Parts: sequence; structure tokens; C-alpha cells
Amino acid sequence: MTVVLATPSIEVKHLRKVYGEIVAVDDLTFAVPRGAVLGLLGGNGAGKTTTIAMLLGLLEPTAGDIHVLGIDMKKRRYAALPRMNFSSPYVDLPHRLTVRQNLLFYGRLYGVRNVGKRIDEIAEHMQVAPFLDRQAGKLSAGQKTRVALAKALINKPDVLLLDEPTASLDPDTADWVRTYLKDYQHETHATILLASHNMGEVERLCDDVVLLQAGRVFDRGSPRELIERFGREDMEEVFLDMARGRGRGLDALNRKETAS
Ligand SMILES: Nc1ncnc2c1ncn2[C@@H]1O[C@H](COP(=O)(O)OP(=O)(O)OP(=O)(O)O)[C@@H](O)[C@H]1O
Repeated sequence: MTVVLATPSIEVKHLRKVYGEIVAVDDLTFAVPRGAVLGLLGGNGAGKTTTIAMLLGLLEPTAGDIHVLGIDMKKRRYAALPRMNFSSPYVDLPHRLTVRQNLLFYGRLYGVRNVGKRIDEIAEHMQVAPFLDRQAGKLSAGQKTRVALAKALINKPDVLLLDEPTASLDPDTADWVRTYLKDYQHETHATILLASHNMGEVERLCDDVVLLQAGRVFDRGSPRELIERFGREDMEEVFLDMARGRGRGLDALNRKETAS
């Protein structure tokens, strides 16, 4: 019997990004199967945002390959981009446009059919309907995060890249956003890559985790595997071990093996 393995939705091989003398991402390799949620974790400056920017084609890799939905992003990223979307607290929507105008702009950019209906739908899901006609620059941080998520979901993406999706949200709102994302992923089989500093969020949402340290893979596995391997209670403790140099990361192990 021949077993046909499905193409991963996201496949990254030996990815590297150098800014001048700073190696932001170094030999990063991972794959995310369709319908899975991968967490990209690491301390400040570990290379998460740089990786997401390369996946979106906003930054050109120094080396390495990226395939999204089986499409080589170096050659044909415009074939993949309409089926992708992202949210990031570092990318502000145009301030003077109202929330509705912003969503209309992105909806048209992504070629969404019946865009007005879709805006009403997603505005209700993300609870941004009460301020649809307010300027984006005049929203609170938490309201902006919800609008950013509404924009990220406007085209019902197959691949969703989320950089700190619940940043600035109060615990209650963050909780329903996580539930919404989980339901969205179940219903649509979307693939999600999530960069987060919230370890509870990672445990709840992620099937797999890549721990990044200084641009390199420190360790990887499901939250449960990592917690077990580190001999810890939860991902918070795993993260602290990595940050304080106590973990037994793959990178450290590999270096040891190469040296001996
Ligand atoms: N445009 C740039 N020019 C030079 N260096 C950069 C640039 N963007 C990022 N870097 C550096 O690359 C490294 C990785 O940064 P990146 O923003 O990807 O980290 P991050 O994991 O997203 O961090 P954080 O959790 O703080 O958001 C850092 O050392 C950062 O200073």
C-alpha cells in the first residue's frame, strides 16, 4: 500500500535572515501540517517577527526556502498570499480611515465576495460592530487588536499568521478570542502559526511548538512533550528554563554531539 503524505501547509527549510551583523534567524527548519497550530516561542529578539515577515514575503530571506500551501514563496508568492492573512500589534491600520473603511479596503484587496456582508459578519464575531464607523486611530489598544483580528480573518484564510494575537486584550476578551480561533481552525481546517509570550495561550491552542533562542531552534515538540522533557509543570516553566539557560534544548544537544 502506498501512503501519500499530504503536503504541509507551511514548510520552511534552512531559513536564515541576517541584518548587517545581526543573525536574526539561523537555519530554521519546520513544517506545519494542514489544520495544525504551531507556536513560535522565544524571548524578545529571538526572531519570531522576522520569521513571520519572511513567511508573508515582507522580508526577503538571506537563505533558505519557504513553501506555503505547496507554493514556492520565492517564485510564486502572489499565488499563495490571497489564501493567507496575518495580524500583528506592530502593524497599524491607517489611522484616519474608519474601521469599516479599513475592512473594506482589505476585503477588496483580498478579493472577498459580498464584502459588505462579510464585514458585518466578522465585525459581529470580533465584537467590533459598535465602533465600525470610528476612525481606527481613535480606538483603545484592545479594540485595535480586535480590529486587527477582524482584518486577519476577512478573507477566511487557509493560513493564518498571528503575532501576539491577544496582546492588550483583557483576560475575558483574550479567552473568547482563543475560543474563536480554536473553533475557526476546527471548522475551516485552517493552519495557524502563532507567536506568543502567553504560555497559557500556547498550551491551549498549539499542537506543536518551536522554541527559538537567538534565531535558532532550541527545542520543539507538543506542549505536553516539552513539559515532560523539561520535567516541568507547564509551558511557563519550560520557557523560563530556556530563557535562563537551564533547558536541554536540541540546539545545545546538537552542538555537544558535533563537538564530541
Ligand atoms: N530591521 C531590522 N534591522 C536590524 N535588526 C533587526 C531588524 N528587525 C529585527 N532586528 C533584530 O533581529 C532580531 C530578531 O528580531 P525579531 O523582531 O524577529 O524578534 P522577536 O522574536 O519578534 O522579538 P519580540 O518578542 O521582542 O517581538 C533582534 O536582534 C532584532 O533586534
